[in-house]
Amino acid sequence: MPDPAGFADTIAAVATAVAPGEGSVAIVRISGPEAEPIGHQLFVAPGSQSWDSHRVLYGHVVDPASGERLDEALLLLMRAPRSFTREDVVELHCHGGLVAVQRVLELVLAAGARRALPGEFSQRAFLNGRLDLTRAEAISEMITARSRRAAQLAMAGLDGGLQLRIGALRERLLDQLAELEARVDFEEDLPPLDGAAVTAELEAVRLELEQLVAEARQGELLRRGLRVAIVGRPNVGKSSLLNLLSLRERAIVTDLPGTTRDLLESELVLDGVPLTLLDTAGIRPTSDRVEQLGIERSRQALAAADAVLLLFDLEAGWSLEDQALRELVPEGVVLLVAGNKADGAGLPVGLVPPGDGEPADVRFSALTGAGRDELVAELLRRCGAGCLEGVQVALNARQRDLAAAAALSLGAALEAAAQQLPWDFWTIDLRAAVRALGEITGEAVSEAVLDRVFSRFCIGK
Ligand SMILES: Nc1nc2c(c(=O)[nH]1)N(C=O)[C@@H](CNc1ccc(C(=O)N[C@@H](CCC(=O)O)C(=O)O)cc1)CN2
Ligand SMILES: Nc1nc2c(ncn2[C@@H]2O[C@H](COP(=O)(O)OP(=O)(O)OP(=O)(O)O)[C@@H](O)[C@H]2O)c(=O)[nH]1
Ligand SMILES: [K+]
Ligand SMILES: [Mg+2]
Repeated sequence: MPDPAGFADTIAAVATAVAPGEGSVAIVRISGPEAEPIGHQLFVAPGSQSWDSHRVLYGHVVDPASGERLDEALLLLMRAPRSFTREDVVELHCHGGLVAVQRVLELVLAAGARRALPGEFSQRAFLNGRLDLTRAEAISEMITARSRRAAQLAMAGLDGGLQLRIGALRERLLDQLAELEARVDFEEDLPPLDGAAVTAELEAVRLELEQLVAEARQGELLRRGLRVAIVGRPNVGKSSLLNLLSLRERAIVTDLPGTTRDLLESELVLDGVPLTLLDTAGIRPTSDRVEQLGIERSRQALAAADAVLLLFDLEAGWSLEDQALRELVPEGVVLLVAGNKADGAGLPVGLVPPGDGEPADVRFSALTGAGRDELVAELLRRCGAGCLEGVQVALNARQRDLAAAAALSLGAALEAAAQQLPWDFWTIDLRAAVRALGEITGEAVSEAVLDRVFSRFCIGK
């Protein structure tokens, strides 16, 4: 465990969610050598409450200049090293809201703290040895989780699941590296090395890394969510589908073509996967200026989405216009063609029979909800989010790139082995792989990389 990094300055920030009108309690967090003196300056605790570590004091935040009471609050003192940052920490638990708590923070800043940068508390926790890098990143992921599954994965990371997996792989590589390096230096003095055993071990580690890289995409889906655009001609039922999936009357539905004029977003979770669903203006030639602008946005949404749900009207059948829309969907964007109005309520004959050459991947009815589950399952399956239950740990994008780089280096080391090159040719690539894994856990990581990682955290974390 490293020595405490010994930061001289004291940092402060609002540690709770900053949204208007939300949250009944807000915490101003102060960490560093001045935390306790600042607490004494600004907090008046009546009676004989003593300032012990891990005790809560009751009192008021008072402006020392004017004597004005800013808030009734609780103060929590956690003396170093028994705190999240391993520094002295003082938390002021204030009444929630935005304005009052900002005044308290300003008082703390005036008393000698400086505003914490995004992620700076966690960065100090990391640099003081409280957390490894995978746990620190898991905290950030926990905060931004948009579904229960994403939160579960983050908790697995916080429990050290990723650190253990990556740490164990790194150890195995270090063992092989030690063997090889010893041979580079003292070949004559040592028993002959079993080259086949070394390559088998490297190959096993390489396969595990590739498995982790493959699973990372699914974790990424759970974390970031999918952007899905519902696209189609006017009146095919795009807004009706948005309402069906969001379980509320989010969008206006009428029988007038051209009802939706603007992009409409709805955040939802389907089978544990967070989605941003976009309702778009029906695409058709029009001379209406406002509708034209809306249609332009539909086209942009279609091009920028992870997946496109192309709706058409089963009662009207698949048309050349639908075909033209399908051709707008860029390569690489997941496409699901869904036929709506399968109920056939608008037809005298009832249920719509499949038309000739109709390309529907799924058929459903936004009116009755029939086929809804199949539509969702097929959409998620095509997005690669079909089988997320088995995923236990998930690398984020940074970690995935490093794991992929390590796997690649191991591939190169195995190549050197296959060509029966001398030991030192293997060790160059093996060392690169060890370094990449160390960058995941934070054992071998530059200050610039750390700054980049923690700057993506939210303020106060
Ligand atoms: N009010 C509050 N809630 C919070 C946090 C916080 O900082 N403040 N956390 C922050 O993100 C999380 C909890 N994480 C924490 C981790 C360690 C310590 C801590 O003081 N550890 C000491 C004492 C343990 C003990 O007494 O046994 C230690 O490990 O030495 C505190 C919070 C979530 N909830
Ligand atoms: N029979 C039947 N009618 C439906 C179904 N889904 C939508 N409709 C009707 O189709 C009409 C158009 O629905 P909308 O959801 O407004 O269609 P839209 O694609 O959003 O239309 P624009 O925004 O104008 O492009 C409305 O009268 C709906 O009630 C369905 O599954 N079955
Ligand atoms: K409509
Ligand atoms: Mg609409």
